[in-house]
Amino acid sequence: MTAALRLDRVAAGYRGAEVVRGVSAAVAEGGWLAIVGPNGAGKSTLLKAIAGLVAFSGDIEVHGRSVTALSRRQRAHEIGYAPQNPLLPDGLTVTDYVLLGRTPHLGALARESATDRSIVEESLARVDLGGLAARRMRTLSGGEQQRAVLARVLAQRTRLLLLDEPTTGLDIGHAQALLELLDRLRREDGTTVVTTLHDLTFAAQYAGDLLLVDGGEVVAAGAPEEVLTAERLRRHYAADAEVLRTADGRPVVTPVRPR
Ligand SMILES: Nc1ncnc2c1ncn2[C@@H]1O[C@H](COP(=O)(O)OP(=O)(O)OP(=O)(O)O)[C@@H](O)[C@H]1O
Repeated sequence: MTAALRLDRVAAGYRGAEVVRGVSAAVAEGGWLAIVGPNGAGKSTLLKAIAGLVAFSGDIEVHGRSVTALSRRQRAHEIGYAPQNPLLPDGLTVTDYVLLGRTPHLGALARESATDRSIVEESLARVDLGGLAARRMRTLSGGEQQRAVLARVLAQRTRLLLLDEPTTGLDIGHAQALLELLDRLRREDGTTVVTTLHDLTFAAQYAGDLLLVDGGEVVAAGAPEEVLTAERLRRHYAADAEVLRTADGRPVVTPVRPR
């Protein structure tokens, strides 16, 4: 089967400074890869390279096609990307903001159809924001904005989602609801999910595979229970933590105060 996403020796960076190098990975259609690692490891840069926002060398293939061969519009049909700190244009209502996700689907006259509007409504309902549709984006709380950003990406209706820290600023219930929603899209529609996630317990509960990045390089990859060890958390995060297990064997990472 063709992988939904394949990275082959990818290097990327900014103005000559390479911050990610030698990254190879593959995600099957309907899979979930969580890119984890300490601050500054290069996780966001890697997502931006896949999304076409940062120059890279090596190969990145989405559904069997090299991303460099895709036009902007084709890329927007294939890849939905939600940045960690999105720009929120002044004065835009939540509905108008989420409608931006439909832009790649609009015709030459760029007027949205009833279908576009109903997709936007459905996307807002999915992230529990139906009641705030008419509010201005800037007046939303941080967590509400985060959910609106996800609604915009959902409205784009792509088979591959790249989400940079999608649970930042969300309370535990909304974070769980969002991850459950992504998991449902994955299982029911075969959507492929790639997220960066700082919460390693959430990462371990939802992702099929983890890619642990440190200093711009992959230092471990595989099933969460293989990747997450107390030793690695110490080495790569300088963290004192224990890796416990839920009843079904999934890792739970809990910090413990150094004695
Ligand atoms: N626009 C930029 N120009 C120059 N350097 C950058 C730029 N963006 C990021 N960097 C640098 O690249 C490195 C990797 O940053 P990146 O944002 O990819 O890390 P990250 O793993 O996502 O970190 P975090 O967990 O803190 O979000 C860091 O050293 C950062 O300072």
